[in-house]
This record gives sequence, structure tokens and C-alpha cells, in this order.
Amino acid sequence: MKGILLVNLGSPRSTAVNDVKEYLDEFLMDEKVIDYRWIFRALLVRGIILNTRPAKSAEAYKTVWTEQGSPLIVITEKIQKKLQKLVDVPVEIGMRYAQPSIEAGIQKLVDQGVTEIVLFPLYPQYAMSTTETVIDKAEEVRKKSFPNIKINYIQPFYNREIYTDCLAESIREKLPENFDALQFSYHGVPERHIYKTDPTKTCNLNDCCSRKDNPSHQFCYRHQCFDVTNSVIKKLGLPKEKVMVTFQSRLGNDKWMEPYTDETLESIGKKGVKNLAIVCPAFVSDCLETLEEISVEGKEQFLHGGGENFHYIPCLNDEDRWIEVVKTLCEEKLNEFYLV
Ligand SMILES: C=CC1=C(C)c2cc3[nH]c(cc4nc(cc5[nH]c(cc1n2)c(C)c5CCC(=O)O)C(CCC(=O)O)=C4C)c(C)c3C=C
Ligand SMILES: [Fe+2]
Ligand SMILES: [Fe+2]
Repeated sequence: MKGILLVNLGSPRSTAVNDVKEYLDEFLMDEKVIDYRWIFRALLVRGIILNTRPAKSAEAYKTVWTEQGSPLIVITEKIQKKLQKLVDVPVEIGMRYAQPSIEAGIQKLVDQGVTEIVLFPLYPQYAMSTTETVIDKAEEVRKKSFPNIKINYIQPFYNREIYTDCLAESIREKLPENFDALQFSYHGVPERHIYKTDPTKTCNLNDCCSRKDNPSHQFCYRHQCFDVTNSVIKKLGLPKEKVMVTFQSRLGNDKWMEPYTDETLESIGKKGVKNLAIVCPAFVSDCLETLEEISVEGKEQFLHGGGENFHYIPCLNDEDRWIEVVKTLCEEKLNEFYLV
């Protein structure tokens, strides 16, 4: 029997500082997120970051937390429920960090008689810190606890027409009538991650990411962000001069991909962008990074820098057209089981 596991990043179990600390410890001690040797990672995470960040992050989580819990988990559950109505195989969810874990999600499927799983990492673009770590974790769990099940992974879907059509339509409906610019703010990654995962060692984090057809693109997060932006603005008929791509949420002292979202928001008001629309297509579901960092902090930065109207465009969340895309991508992979 087949089944589907939807995997998202995960959130702390509550907004208590200790729960946030436990979550950040698991997240940041992942070698695909902070890719230093264990001892240096532990010194940085446990010796520095976890002393101050949990309290700050807990305050931020409090501002977005709902009665049902973390927005990211609540929305992932909504996607699961809607998808379950459209497909005739069991659908469960699992989080890369904290609960419900990937292991718990697989166990639920196995308890329903599932032996072949389509696992969907809910990230449009590939990154070592997203898709890759999800697959690593799922393989670790499979080998340890479920050696007899098969898992078929859905690959990043940034360049699938059904996805970019869906995103473009969603943005079109939510764009305000008047805006001077549309900003695409993607979660950032350290530049080092891009070089590290480039099998061709040709990406220079510059023009090569915007070039067409380069073998490095399959593992280039930066290219994949540009590709989504280009597809969407073409479908919306927007001129490039009205569009910006920036990268948010940097952490630590490494050089992260530029330009930075916060610096851009602080400066564009003075450059004449008074009415801004902003969208975050690295996330399929709204979460701390969109609801607090962009909608609250980002808005303040923009207004402080001379901007006047800030319009946040929500993620795809549980929109019906997005659930149809999820269904199609899952069904393609479910059908592959019949081919082997
Ligand atoms: C969408 C893709 C994501 C990438 C790429 C990514 C890389 C990445 N993130 C951190 C550090 C943090 N991220 C945090 C929150 C967070 N990150 C993503 C997604 C990506 N991260 C999401 C969806 C969320 C929100 C989770 C939620 O519960 O809503 C946090 C925790 C919050 C905070 O303290 O600010 C950290 C820390 C690194 C270091 C990294 C790449 C190396
Ligand atoms: Fe992150
Ligand atoms: Fe590139």
C-alpha cells in the first residue's frame, strides 16, 4: 500500500524559552544547517547562540502563535487535510525538527499498512539546509526503524509550470492596485553553501545563476530563486525595473547571499519606492519568518526608511489551487512506484 508524507521545517513545541532552546539546538546542530566540524558548531551554537537567541526568538514566536499552535504546523496540517480529501492513499505530516517528527509520520503511515511512501519536502527550491537535510534524515530513520519500506522523494519544484502558474495567479489576486515595486524576499543561506553543493564548481554566485541551462543550477539555491522570480514576473507581465530579489533571515557572521532584505527595506523608501508589495516564495506556508520578520519587523524597517504603504502577500498556505499542485506532484511520484 502507498502513502504520502508531507515534510516541513518544524517549530518549537511552545513559546516557552526552554522549548525554543531545545528546537534551536536540534535545528542549528544539524551539520547541513551550520556546516562546521562538530566541535566548532557546538562551540558556536551551544556556547554562544543558545545563550541569548532562545529568549529573543520566544518573544517573536509569541507574536505569531495561534490557539492551535505554530502557524507553520497548523498550515501544514490544513494542507494535509485538504489533500487527504483528494487522494485515496493515507496522507501524514512530519517535521524535520521537533514534533511531529519524520519518524512519527512514517510510523503513522506504517500503522495503516503503508510500505511505499512518497515523501514531499515542502520547499520549492533545493538547499543543503532544506531538501537535502530532509532526505538525509528520512533515510537515517528508514534504515534504522523501517528497513523494509520504500521512499520516493519529490524533487524541488521551482521550475514546474504548474507551480509557477499557481504562484503567479495567487500573487496576481493579492497585488494591490498601486505599487511602485514588488519585492521577492527569499530565505537566505551562507554563500559557502552554494559553492559547497555545486557539483560543477562553476557557479560564481553572479551572472551564472541567471544564465539559462547550466548544470550547476540543479543544486544552486540562488539560481532557483531567480528562476521562480523570472517565471512569475513574466506571467504577471511585470517589467524587471519594478521587481527586486532579496534574501532574509541571516544568522551569524558568515557572508550570506546578498542583497539583504532588511537593508533593502530600510533604504528603498528614500529611493522613491513609497508603495511596496512583498512576497516570500521560499516558504509555501506562512511562519515566523514571514509573519514576524517580514510583516512586522520588515514593515517597520520600510516605514522607518521613508516608505509609505507596505503590502505583504501571504504564502500559498492551503489555497485550493496549491493543493491541486501538491496532489499532481504526489500522484506523479505515486505512479513511479508502478514503473519499477
Ligand atoms: C525556506 C527555506 C529555508 C532555508 C533555506 C533556511 C535556512 C536556514 N535557516 C537558518 C536559521 C533559522 N531559521 C529559522 C526559522 C525558519 N527557517 C525556515 C526556512 C528555511 N531556513 C522557516 C520556515 C523558519 C520558520 C520556522 C517556524 O517555526 O515558523 C530559525 C528560527 C527562528 C529564529 O530564531 O529566528 C533560525 C535560527 C539557517 C542558519 C539557515 C541556513 C544555513
Ligand atoms: Fe531558516
Ligand atoms: Fe548559481
